[in-house]
Amino acid sequence: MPLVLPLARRFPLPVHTTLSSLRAWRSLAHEQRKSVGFVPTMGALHDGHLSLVRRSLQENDLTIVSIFVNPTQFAPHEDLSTYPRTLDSDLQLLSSLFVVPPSQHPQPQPQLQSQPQSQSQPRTVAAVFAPTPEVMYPSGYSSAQGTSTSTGSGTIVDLPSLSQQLEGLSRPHFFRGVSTICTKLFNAVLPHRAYFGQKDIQQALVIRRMCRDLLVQYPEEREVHVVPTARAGDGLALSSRNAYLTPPERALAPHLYQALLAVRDEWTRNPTREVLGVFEGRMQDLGRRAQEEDVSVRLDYVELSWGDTLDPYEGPREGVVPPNLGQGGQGVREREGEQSLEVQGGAPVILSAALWVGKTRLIDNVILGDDRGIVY
Ligand SMILES: Nc1ncnc2c1ncn2[C@@H]1O[C@H](COP(=O)(O)OP(=O)(O)OP(=O)(O)O)[C@@H](O)[C@H]1O
Ligand SMILES: CC(C)(CO)[C@@H](O)C(=O)[O-]
Ligand code: BAL
Repeated sequence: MPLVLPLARRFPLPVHTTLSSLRAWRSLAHEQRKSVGFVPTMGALHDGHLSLVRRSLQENDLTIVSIFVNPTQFAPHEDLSTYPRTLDSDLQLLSSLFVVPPSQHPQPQPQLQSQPQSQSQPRTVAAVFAPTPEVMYPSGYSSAQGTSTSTGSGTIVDLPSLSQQLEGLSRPHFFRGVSTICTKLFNAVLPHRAYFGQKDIQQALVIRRMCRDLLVQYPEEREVHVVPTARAGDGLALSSRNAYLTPPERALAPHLYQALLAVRDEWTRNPTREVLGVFEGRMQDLGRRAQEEDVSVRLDYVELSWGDTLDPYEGPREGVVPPNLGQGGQGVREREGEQSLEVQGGAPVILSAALWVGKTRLIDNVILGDDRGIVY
């Protein structure tokens, strides 16, 4: 556990709003051979974001957080205009975060050394990047929301693989917007490491794949880290959009995670698609509870997917033991001299779901089997 201290910053948190000022900061970090960790966000920060920031503070000399509500990932019927924008309190939260790093941590590149004297000193966020849409989209953009200029349609990044399943089916525009903005943010920040949350697991996997496919160096695919989902005491995954929930909706919202856990439990006995029946049963119970409370709930999707391709899990792959048997070393098949994820029982399986509670769309997931190939 990182040590979090109630300290005061010696200097105000620098907020870069232009590319030139960000790049000057980045050049200095480069000259000083500091490792740079990056946490991209859309603001309205909560403890889930802060868990990503803490992880970056532990692992990097310098941590930079971006706050940008990216228009190209919103569909016309979605909440771009009402998305919570709380820059002042976000900056306050980030300013008050201090973490004492472990004395040893892995460096992304051999030539990057932490300053020995800074290793035991508390680290705090080094900078925030809070650009305008004009900075991020110099040629304008064309999105599901419309175009930003009369001619506007800047370059987009699109990954058909991994983007079309699950969230991509419900939000067809979404991953194009996310992979485009993350490419731009990575090009601007040039981070050694980037941190994403497991709550948005597909997003993190899309970004990893993008870094691989586009030969991105900052960060390399293996330096795109996934941090476990931070939850409220009752299990609800923290999310900026939880602020939209009314009290009776908020009271019902944890049922999503409880249903996922019930399936995960069943999976240890029966690793087949039949476990989805457990989820359906839980949703029927929730439907009855919601009716009593006069709350509308609607399941958008629930799916079991292979952790590498995100294709639906229909059953074990040819020649590979079922994923859950890879846990605890049971049923492990090894090829000679090789100990890959695959021989530990195949890629993990992800159980994910999206549920409408009133006007709020909640997403959540759990990983079935060995999650070490995903959450690291
Ligand atoms: N509960 C959480 N635990 C860990 N990471 C999280 C959590 N919630 C969000 N994140 C991560 O924080 C990063 C920024 O996410 P974002 O700013 O969209 O916040 P959000 O709470 O997911 O918002 P939204 O409600 O719009 O989905 C993403 O990598 C996201 O996965
Ligand atoms: C990664 C991201 C910051 C891109 O806008 C956003 O999708 C988010 O906050 O998860
Ligand atoms: N948390 C991912 C960003 C989005 O849902 O728009």
